[in-house]
Amino acid sequence: MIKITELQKTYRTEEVETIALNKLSFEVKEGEFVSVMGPSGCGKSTLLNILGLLDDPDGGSFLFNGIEVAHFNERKRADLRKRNIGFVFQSFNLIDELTVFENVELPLIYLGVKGPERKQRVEKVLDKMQIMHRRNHYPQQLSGGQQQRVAVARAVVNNPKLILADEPTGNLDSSNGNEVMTLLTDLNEQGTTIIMVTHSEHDSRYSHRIIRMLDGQTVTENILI
Ligand SMILES: Nc1ncnc2c1ncn2[C@@H]1O[C@H](COP(=O)(O)OP(=O)(O)OP(=O)(O)O)[C@@H](O)[C@H]1O
Repeated sequence: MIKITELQKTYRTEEVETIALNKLSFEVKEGEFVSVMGPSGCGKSTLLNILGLLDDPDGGSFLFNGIEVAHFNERKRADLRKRNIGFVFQSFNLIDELTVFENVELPLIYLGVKGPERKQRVEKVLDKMQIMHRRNHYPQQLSGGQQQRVAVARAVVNNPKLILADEPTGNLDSSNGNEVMTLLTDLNEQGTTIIMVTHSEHDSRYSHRIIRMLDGQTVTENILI
């Protein structure tokens, strides 16, 4: 599903040049659940932004389902992104002014799905995430665990092939964290490919494989199953 080869990304400011990704190469097959780990500053967020088509690399190749997307323009990237990729962030990133229902509905509005079908799909996913009883609440009225369940609902409502998760349990206690990890595991078992950046060895054990990064490169790949 994903094949990156010698991916390069350098940030330049007036005084300094930081090589965030240094000829990074790896492959993720459809249906895998992969953790990406490494010390602060090793390039994990940069990598996730590129994999999520939110940013483009300076060099190298990025094949998404066999298509070279490294130099897609913003319009093509956005189109591919909204059809194929769901994001889950450490800080949930829900919109405070929208209800639970409206937050989850948003990706479907961007996709041009009509009202009645949107309602059906949002209700189905809220039900699955066991958050239906909070559909008219606003994010601030929910616990952290509930907010992350809404964020996972929003990430999966368009049936993405790939979920990118950036420290999804970083702001949760262990019980809510485990619940979110179980949700991700269920989604993976139903066929969704997951790439998760995490600092937690515990969370990484839910995945099949760990890609360890250092200074913008892969250092090791551990198979867990
Ligand atoms: N917009 C930017 N401008 C300049 N340098 C940047 C920018 N974004 C990231 N960097 C630098 O690139 C390197 C990689 O950063 P990145 O955020 O990808 O690391 P990370 O592994 O996600 O770190 P953390 O675990 O702390 O979130 C770091 O040295 C960082 O300071």
